[in-house]
Amino acid sequence: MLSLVTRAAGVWVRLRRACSTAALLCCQPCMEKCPADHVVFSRPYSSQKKEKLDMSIFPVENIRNFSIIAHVDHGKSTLADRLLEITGTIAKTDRNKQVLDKLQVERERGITVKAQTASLFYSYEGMNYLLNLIDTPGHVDFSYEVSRSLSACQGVILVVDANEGIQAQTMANFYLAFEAQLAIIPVINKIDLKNADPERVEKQIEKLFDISKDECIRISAKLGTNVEKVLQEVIEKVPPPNVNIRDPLKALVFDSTFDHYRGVIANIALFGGEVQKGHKIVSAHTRKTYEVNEVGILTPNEQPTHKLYAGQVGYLIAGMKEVTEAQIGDTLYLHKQPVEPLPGFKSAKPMVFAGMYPVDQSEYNNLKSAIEKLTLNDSSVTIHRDSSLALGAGWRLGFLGLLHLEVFNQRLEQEYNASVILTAPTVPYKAVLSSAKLIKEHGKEEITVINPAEFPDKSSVSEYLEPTVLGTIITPDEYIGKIITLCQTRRAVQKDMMYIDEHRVMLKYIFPLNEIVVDFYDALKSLSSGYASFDYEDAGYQAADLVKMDILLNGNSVEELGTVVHKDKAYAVGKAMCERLKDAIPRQLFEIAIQAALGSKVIARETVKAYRKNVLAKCYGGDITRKMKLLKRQAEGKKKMRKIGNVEVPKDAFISVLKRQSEK
Ligand SMILES: Nc1nc2c(ncn2[C@@H]2O[C@H](COP(=O)(O)OP(=O)(O)OP(=O)(O)O)[C@@H](O)[C@H]2O)c(=O)[nH]1
Repeated sequence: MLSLVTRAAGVWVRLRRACSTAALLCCQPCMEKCPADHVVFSRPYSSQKKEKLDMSIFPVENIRNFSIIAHVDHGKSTLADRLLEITGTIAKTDRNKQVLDKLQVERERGITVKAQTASLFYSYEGMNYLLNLIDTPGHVDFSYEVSRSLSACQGVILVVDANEGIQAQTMANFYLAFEAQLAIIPVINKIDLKNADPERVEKQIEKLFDISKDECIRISAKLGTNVEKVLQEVIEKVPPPNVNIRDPLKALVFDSTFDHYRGVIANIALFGGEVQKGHKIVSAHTRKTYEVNEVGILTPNEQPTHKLYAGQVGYLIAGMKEVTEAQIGDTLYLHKQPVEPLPGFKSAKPMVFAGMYPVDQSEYNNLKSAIEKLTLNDSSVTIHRDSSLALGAGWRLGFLGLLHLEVFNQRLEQEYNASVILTAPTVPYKAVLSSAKLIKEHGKEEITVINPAEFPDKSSVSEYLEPTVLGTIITPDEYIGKIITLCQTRRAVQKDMMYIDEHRVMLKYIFPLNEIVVDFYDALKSLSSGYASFDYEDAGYQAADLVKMDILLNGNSVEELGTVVHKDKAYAVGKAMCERLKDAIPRQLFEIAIQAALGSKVIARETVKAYRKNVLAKCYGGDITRKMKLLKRQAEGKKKMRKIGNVEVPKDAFISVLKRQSEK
């Protein structure tokens, strides 16, 4: 007899069934031994929620680890939902639910910022397969998540929108997968759209990726059309992981999260051996030993299992209480069975730095712990301790882009209830020092400056250098003229231009990083009615004429807004910032002068006029409740203000001023 998992009265249960009738569904190694008591399934195995799952029924040959990669909004998360439904991992309920987008920020913004893992069970041609799916973000700011996820995979589903065709991040993601030598399954999504043109997209795929159009699968993730074919291609094309269960345990920590009650939950991919509750494991990074409390798979919620075996992907909880104990990229092995650690990951290269300070210094320790926990979940953020006269003790954090910074800030607020002051984002400039005194102080001639407050004066510098990127833009050809003009205003130098089909063009430019970091993408989208896409990669440093600009309120410098700019842009940026600030600062009892200055030279000025009357005086007639209400509202408003000299500035004014500074 074989036990078979099936559905009865809305719940999944195990049934007993004669071997002969179920043999086709049995996993291969069981076949010889039947009619022994082996589990087979044609239905969701993961639904045995009450019991720990036995993962030994999935030999390495029946495991496929793959990821879905695509340009933003091309339908990764929707396809992931359909795959979860087809395999019975989740119920077929609400379409467009985006099950793997778990974070509040992801649901609010409709974007994926965190890679997520889900184990799917699928029977195909009489064999039971374990398919580990890793959903990844599409936006360039989160590409570090993509490259990390790929290290646990042997193949990818490359999704391209049938209407939009290949976009800048499709290119970037394709090359990540290609360089990692992964199997690539090209999928053309959204064929249900009226304007879908799958033939055109197939031609693009042939031209740019050298993949035959016969290999492309046309699907509608929304309607579920052809999605099952994608799963079958995963089984056919993606090789099983090249690992051996008889080797000693070798587990790569490829992601980790912090749970307030259970401590660190490490996502692991097993490159050898097996692991179970009670095992003593060692972290190759810290050399600390832990006892494993729980192992399991993600379906996509945690589902405990008896063991995890080589080739499988899952989670492990082992009493790691400190966030610093679970380094992403670490290798875990069994006590007394040391192994050569896996290569781990290249550390992320931050593109944008910003200061982060508690609104109230008494909140310093709480904020510190919140930042540490969040960086465990997002290891691409770098942290340096920092302090300033005006803002007190804080940190200087490095991010992969401005969206990354905003999302991090939003997650701090939403997940940790933390309120912070953020300073102007800056890119990592370099200065070649000429002053012997400064060279001695720093111990080197060339220094990297990530804080405008520490930008060395021209008199002690022989040359400033700014970071550059190689940007790729893909656009319908009718927008080329406007885009070239935009790139020129951003001091960009054209490197290449080619047609990827009859109407679409790919442009390549070298940009100074600070010209694109804040709002280039928004500007590009708006002038191309949303049709152009953009991606970039690091392209080293170039010499630049840089100056430090201060923003003053009634003569007092606003530390949050101090920034380094190219000399030719100083006037325009200063003027725009003053104008924005004028809109963002409410009138007060006195006049406020807003100035942009280079050293002692003021280059732009705006004025916020004083109130003409006391507002409270308007509450005439002695209506005390109205008066109290107004006072209360004012007091609440003040909590969200920062005082610079005697001027009160709403906290959220800063980010909006910075974000839109160069739109003008
Ligand atoms: N018409 C149609 N719309 C689709 C299809 N697949 C996805 N969409 C829609 O396209 C939008 C983006 O889909 P997502 O699945 O969030 O895209 P994504 O690639 O995961 O986006 P990011 O997570 O932000 O990178 C959503 O509004 C989906 O409903 C499809 O097959 N047909």
